[in-house]
Amino acid sequence: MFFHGTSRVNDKGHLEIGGVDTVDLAKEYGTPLYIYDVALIRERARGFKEAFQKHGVKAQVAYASKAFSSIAMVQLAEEEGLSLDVVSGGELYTALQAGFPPERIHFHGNNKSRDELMMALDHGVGCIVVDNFYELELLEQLSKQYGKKTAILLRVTPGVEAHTHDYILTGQEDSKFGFDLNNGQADEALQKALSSPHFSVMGIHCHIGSQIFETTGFVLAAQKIFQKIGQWKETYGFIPTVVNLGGGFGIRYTSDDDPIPVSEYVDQIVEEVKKQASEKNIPMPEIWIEPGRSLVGDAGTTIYSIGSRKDVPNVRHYVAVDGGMSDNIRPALYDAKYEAVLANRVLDEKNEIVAIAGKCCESGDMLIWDLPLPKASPGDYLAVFCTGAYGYSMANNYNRIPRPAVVFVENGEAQLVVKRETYEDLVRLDVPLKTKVNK
Ligand SMILES: Cc1ncc(COP(=O)(O)O)c(C=O)c1O
Ligand SMILES: N[C@@H](CCCC[NH3+])C(=O)O
Repeated sequence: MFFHGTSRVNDKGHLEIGGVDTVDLAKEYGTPLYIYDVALIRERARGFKEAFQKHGVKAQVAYASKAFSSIAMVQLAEEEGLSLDVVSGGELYTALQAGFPPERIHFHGNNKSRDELMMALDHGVGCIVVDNFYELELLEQLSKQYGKKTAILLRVTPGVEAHTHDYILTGQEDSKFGFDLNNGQADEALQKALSSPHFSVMGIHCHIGSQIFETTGFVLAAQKIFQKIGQWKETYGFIPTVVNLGGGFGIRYTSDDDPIPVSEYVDQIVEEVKKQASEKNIPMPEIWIEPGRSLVGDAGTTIYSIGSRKDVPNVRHYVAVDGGMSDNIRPALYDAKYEAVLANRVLDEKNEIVAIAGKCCESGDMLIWDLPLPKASPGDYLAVFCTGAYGYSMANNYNRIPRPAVVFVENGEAQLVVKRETYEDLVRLDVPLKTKVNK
């Protein structure tokens, strides 16, 4: 077992995060409850920024808000001087509501709607990462209509395969994202964008996957992109001011994961970009990255209440909690692995191996298959670690289970940053049958 950030065991044997007893939090705010270690998020953000500062290069670290978007989270990213990656009108709206400076927002997405693009233009979003020909045309029309010269990056698919789960690979050729770098699509897109008076092409973007533990993929992607940039300089006189290498930096979910320090990714990326820029004889571009998971993943812990139990003799002990795939779909979707402890009895002897089941009506609704735990019973709390990324943001109302609350903790203080959904919230958008109204 390992603890992240400020997590520790207090003298009651309870899990404490940010100087706050998680059992007290569970009692006050109910369960399931997401708790974020704010100091750890700050540390991660500073780690990325300092890694670039050390090299004295121009860089932007954009928080990929898809990992966890809420007003408070976006404000925290702002406080830490991060830029922001949004992929939908909803994420953009959240950022704007949080007062995030629009010029530091980058707008992504493989199927942005006309309305979403107009929203971005209305609010003066810093740059739009154009993903496909449809968008290129639509955005050109809109920019013309607005009388604007829109700053764009072109998202390319460099054909680099990162070592990760199949479903979260996005940099390979057979991908729904981006212009293919190798089959002429990226060349055509760049040529079109450069020939339009309504675009200012800042540079190129790629994202090769997620939960990546090696630097090789990033280096390779940079090499492939610069190979093209070399050609584009000759053909179109194009010199990018920005090269964005995306996110995807891996984190430690369980003791089996062994992530490399963030500075190693950054060192390799910076060195390769410097080398490539000098070889191609172009000025050093700004390097942008957009980490999500590695900023917030291990800062999040979910607390559940233990409920029912079912023993299948000689097979398995199922222990159920009051959440599941409705608040963490990653085990069901990616076979993702997590570790957990009893928050109220962290140091008790772990005398059985149990399977942690969720409460959804779905056999695949399992959070952990083989967790060593003290014999747990109702009244105990389970703390599942590393749920900060793609937990709340992928939460859903399957079985009409309300989404949990989210609490930030720091320096002994807790702040509720997302309220728990209520049953009223669940039916708020429902419209009764006409025949039942006013009866
Ligand atoms: C374009 C883009 N940028 C950034 C990210 C963030 O990835 P991660 O959370 O793995 O850092 C993603 C998600 O994989 C993405 O698709
Ligand atoms: N949602 C995924 C990662 C996809 C990232 C978005 N491109 C996860 O939970 O790991």
